[in-house]
Amino acid sequence: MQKNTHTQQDTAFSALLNHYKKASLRTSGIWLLIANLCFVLFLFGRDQFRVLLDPHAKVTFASTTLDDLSLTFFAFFIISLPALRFIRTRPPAMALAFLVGLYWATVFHFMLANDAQQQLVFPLFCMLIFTALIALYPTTPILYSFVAPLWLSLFVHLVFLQSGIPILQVAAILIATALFETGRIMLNRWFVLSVRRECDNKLLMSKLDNLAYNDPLTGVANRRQLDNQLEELITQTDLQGGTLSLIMIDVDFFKKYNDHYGHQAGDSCLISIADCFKQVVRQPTDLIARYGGEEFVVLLPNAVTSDAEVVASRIKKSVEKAAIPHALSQVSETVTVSQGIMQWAPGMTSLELLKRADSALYQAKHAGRNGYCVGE
Ligand SMILES: Nc1nc2c(ncn2[C@@H]2O[C@H](COP(=O)(O)OP(=O)(O)OP(=O)(O)O)[C@@H](O)[C@H]2O)c(=O)[nH]1
Repeated sequence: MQKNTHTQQDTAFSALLNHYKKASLRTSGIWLLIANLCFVLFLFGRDQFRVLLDPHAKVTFASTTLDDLSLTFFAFFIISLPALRFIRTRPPAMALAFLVGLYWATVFHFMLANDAQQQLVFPLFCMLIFTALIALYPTTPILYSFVAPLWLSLFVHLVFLQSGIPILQVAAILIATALFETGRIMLNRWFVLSVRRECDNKLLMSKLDNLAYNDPLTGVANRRQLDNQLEELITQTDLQGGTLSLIMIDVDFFKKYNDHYGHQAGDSCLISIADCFKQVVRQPTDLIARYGGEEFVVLLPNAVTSDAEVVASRIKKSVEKAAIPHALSQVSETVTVSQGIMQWAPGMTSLELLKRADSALYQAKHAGRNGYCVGE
């Protein structure tokens, strides 16, 4: 039983975690793409910026291949921006992240081949991986799909395509990568923890709700829920028209049952009786509630007296079928119930409705029990 509860909790947690991962991807994914487009714009203006900072700088204009590539990337994203909302699963998001990463890897390749632009590569690399980290840390596979081509392109260039390994640059990249990875682990832990907390809170709230509105013994609604629902239904029926009926049910000779079989057996009997009610009413529109002690109420929205009589006779049959032995009952060898039916009429308060149903129940008791009476 406890294992079952744990599995349910785990399933709820996984579902919530997935929900938040998707939600974060929807918002921060767009932010990341816009950030990337800003970086592309920066690339276009890189030489102009250099002149702004140092008017005497010797400006070497960029290779047209790089600008063409950036323009293509820019155009591709502007055109495909409306299609982004259709990306709902992980594989296409990973493919898109990889594609953008590949673009930057190619940009790095061109920049590293150009002496005047080499110095831009490391700051650009850092800005790219850390903005990606901020946006994608809850979804590690997508984050890695973006970062892997950048990292590989730099690493291959520095380690294999240069005459000697530039130790300082490799060290800087390794430090940036270590910071990136430790930051990712930390942020991801906080994310998972906050989702876990929310899941626990939701569970606690539903448990409290259950305690506040349900009867712990039988699992049916308690008096508080009955009172709330009855008030609500009366207001609704009064405003919109329609019908509402109520059955009040009492177990016959229950004191004798308790005295004979013991209080615990009495509790089990109430549980079985409540199960009988659950089987015969239309749920979830109808409400079964424990009114107090061995008394129950069944609320039947959109039902007139004759409908309630059908339900009452189904209840009688269901309790008979349950065949709970009652040695001291004066009406049967098994446990029986008496029922009072009352249909709501305009102007009638909830208290009045309950009182009239109770009077009908009293009549049913006097008429010999194990039956129902309709109130007036
Ligand atoms: N086991 C158990 N007994 C309960 C519970 N709540 C109320 N009772 C008992 O239900 C009995 C109700 O007895 P009475 O009100 O005299 O009614 P009755 O014996 O059913 O007699 P009639 O209603 O006239 O048929 C009392 O003995 C209560 O102690 C409960 O939660 N568990």
